[in-house]
Amino acid sequence: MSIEISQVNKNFGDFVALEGIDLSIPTGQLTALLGPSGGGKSTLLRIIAGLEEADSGRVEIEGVDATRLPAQKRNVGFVFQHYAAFKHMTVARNIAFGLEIRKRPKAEIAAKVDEMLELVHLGQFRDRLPSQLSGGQRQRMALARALAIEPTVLLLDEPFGALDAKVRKELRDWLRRLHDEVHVTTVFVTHDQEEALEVADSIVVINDGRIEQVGSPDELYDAPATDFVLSFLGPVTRLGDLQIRPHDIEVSVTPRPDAVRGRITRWTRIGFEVRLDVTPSEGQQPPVQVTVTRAEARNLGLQHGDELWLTPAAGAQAIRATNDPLTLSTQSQLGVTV
Ligand SMILES: Nc1ncnc2c1ncn2[C@@H]1O[C@H](COP(=O)(O)OP(=O)(O)OP(=O)(O)O)[C@@H](O)[C@H]1O
Repeated sequence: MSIEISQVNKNFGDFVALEGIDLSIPTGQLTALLGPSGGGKSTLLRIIAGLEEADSGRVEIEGVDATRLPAQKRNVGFVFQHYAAFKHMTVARNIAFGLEIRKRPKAEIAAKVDEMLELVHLGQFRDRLPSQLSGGQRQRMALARALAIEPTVLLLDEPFGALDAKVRKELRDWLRRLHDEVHVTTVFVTHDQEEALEVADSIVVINDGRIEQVGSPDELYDAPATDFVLSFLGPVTRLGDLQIRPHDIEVSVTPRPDAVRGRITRWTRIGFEVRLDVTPSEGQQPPVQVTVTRAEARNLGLQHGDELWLTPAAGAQAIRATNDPLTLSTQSQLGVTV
C-alpha cells in the first residue's frame, strides 16, 4: 500500500470534519475522493499532503510514518483548482522550480523539463508566461511541475474544477492516459460523480466526515453499500418500496404480477434516451422516473397518457426504502438484488 491512513480525526473548533478515517490507497492507482461539498475530502487530502495536521490518528506513506513530517519532506506533488503559477516565470522555469530549490544539477533539470513538457504536450509553449496559456494548458503545466520532482504521491484537489465542461472532459481523459503512462500513485478530490466514475481505478465516497464506501467504479455503481452512495452516484427513483435507478426498471404495456401500475404523465426525449414520469395509479406516491432507449419506446409504441406496469429489471440493484416516500431512508435493507 502506498498510503495507509488509520483512525484519523480532525475537528475545526466544535465541528467534526473527519471522524475515524481508515483507508488504504494502493500503489500506482488513481483514487478519487468523491463526495458532496463540505464532506471532508479536501481536509483528508491536505492531511495526506502535510498541509493540515490530524488531531489524532496516523498517516503512512510508502511504509514511512508521515504523521508529523512537514509537507516538504513527504515527497508529494500537489495541484489545486486555482493553480498558483509564478507569473513572471516562463512555463519551462515554472516546471523547473521544484528541482531548482532542491539544487539538482543544471543538466538534470534541463532534461527533466524537456521530458515533462513532452509528457503534457506543452513543448511549443515552453517560453510563454502562464498568462499566455489557456486555463486547461495552465493546469497541465501545474501537473508537469508537480510531476517533475518525481513525487511518491500526486495529490490533486479539484484540478479541473474551474474549467468549462468541455475542457474538463478533455483533461479528465488526458489525466487517465497520463496516469497509464506514469503510474504514480494519484489521489484526486472531486464532487463530480461522472468524473470519478470515468477516471478513477478506485473511488472513496466521503460524506459528513466519514467514509461511506470504497470500491471500483463498477462496484460502487452496481452494488452501493448505502442509500447515500446509491443516490450520489447516479439518478435514483422510488418504485413501490424500492430505491432504484431509472434505467433498471422494466416497462410493460400489459398487466404483470407485483408490478406498479401507472400512467405516463411526462415524456422527455434526451439524445438516444426517453425519460418518462409514470404516476402510480394507487397510493399517493410521486411519479416514478423511468429511462428507456428510444428504440424501446418505439417498439412498445409508448405515448403520453399510456398505462404501464413497472417492475425492477432482472439483476437490478435496489435498496428497500422504509421511510416517507420523499426522503431517502435511513433504515434500509441494503443491496437488495432483484
Ligand atoms: N481551516 C478551517 N477552519 C474551519 N473549518 C474548516 C476549515 N477547513 C475546512 N473546514 C470545514 O470542514 C468541512 C470540510 O471541509 P473540506 O474542505 O474538507 O470539504 P470538501 O469535502 O473538500 O468540500 P468542497 O468540495 O466544498 O471543497 C467544511 O464544513 C469546512 O467548512
